[in-house]
Amino acid sequence: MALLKKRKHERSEQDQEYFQCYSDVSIHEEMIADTVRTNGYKQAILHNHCALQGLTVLDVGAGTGILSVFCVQAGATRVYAVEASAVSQLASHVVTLNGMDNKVKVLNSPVESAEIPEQVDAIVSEWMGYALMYESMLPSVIYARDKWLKPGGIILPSAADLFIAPINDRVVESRLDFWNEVKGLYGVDMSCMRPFAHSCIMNKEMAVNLLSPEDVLSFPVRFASLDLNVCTQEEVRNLHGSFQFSCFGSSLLHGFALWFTVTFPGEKTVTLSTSPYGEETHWKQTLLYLDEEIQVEQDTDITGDITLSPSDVNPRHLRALLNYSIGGGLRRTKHFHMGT
Ligand SMILES: C[S@@+](CC[C@H](N)C(=O)[O-])C[C@H]1O[C@@H](n2cnc3c(N)ncnc32)[C@H](O)[C@@H]1O
Repeated sequence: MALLKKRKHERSEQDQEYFQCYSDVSIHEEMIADTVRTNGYKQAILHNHCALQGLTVLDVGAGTGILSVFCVQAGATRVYAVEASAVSQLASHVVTLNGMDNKVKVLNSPVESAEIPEQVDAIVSEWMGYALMYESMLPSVIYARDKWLKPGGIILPSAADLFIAPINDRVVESRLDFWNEVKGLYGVDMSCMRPFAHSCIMNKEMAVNLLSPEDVLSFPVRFASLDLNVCTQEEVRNLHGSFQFSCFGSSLLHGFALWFTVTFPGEKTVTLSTSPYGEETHWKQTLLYLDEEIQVEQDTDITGDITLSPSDVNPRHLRALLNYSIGGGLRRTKHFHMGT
């Protein structure tokens, strides 16, 4: 019982810390300035305006209220904009400024305890974190869907897919090579720093960085898919999938990249992609580095599997378990974390 109480207390402190982050302008600035993200939602909501015409909508985690405003512009008659952090006050101002006070009701509350006056026809939410699952907001959307969405209602987005690919990270390579170049700059040999730099950069922390298509060493593999109409809390707590790659050519393999897409239903399907082949987003790509660089050649086979799950210490943080084998060699395992 005491342990349960301690866990609950820790959880509420972690939630407070999480919502505190969203009470600052920086994170909202980054999201609204991400035109791929914001236009993706705008297109999905407005281009399929017939779908939301005359409907009631619940915006889970409304932030500054921009998605709620899009929904009204698309013809929704009533939007409940639920936001747990203090930024909900600003959402109210945005709603007033856009003359939508009679249509949007902002509720400052976690969606889990929000008193919404009616069941809704549609849910919209931007819940995705790095590697899709960091921040662990999806369970709140599932909770809201199961409690407040009418049977057969619309959920935006309605699907999410996770991808993995082997990579050569040229930024890492040049950071490592730098230590060989110091002698040319100052006449001091500092090449012994390379293994140290290697262990600092390629550690167990998942990195978030931008890749370009040339960094990707084979066709990517989709290793997990979520149907947001029906997925369960349990399913999203443990996303698992296997992969098999055949390398394009000779290169140094530094590790693997993860990225995701989300898809919106409608007459015109809209997909918001965080792939290195697409336009840059604030999610960039999530990188899992191996302990050592490995030379691969054309058609080198890489097989393995990956599991993403919330951290035991703080469920808002993320863990990844990677098993892999290169060129039919020994199967290796590496644990990664983002946060604790
Ligand atoms: C990724 S931001 C999206 C904000 C806004 N919808 C937008 O698109 O700009 C997620 C927002 O959801 C809020 N949030 C997360 N979990 C929530 C919950 N359980 N109940 C209410 N708000 C939540 C956060 O405070 C944050 O403002």
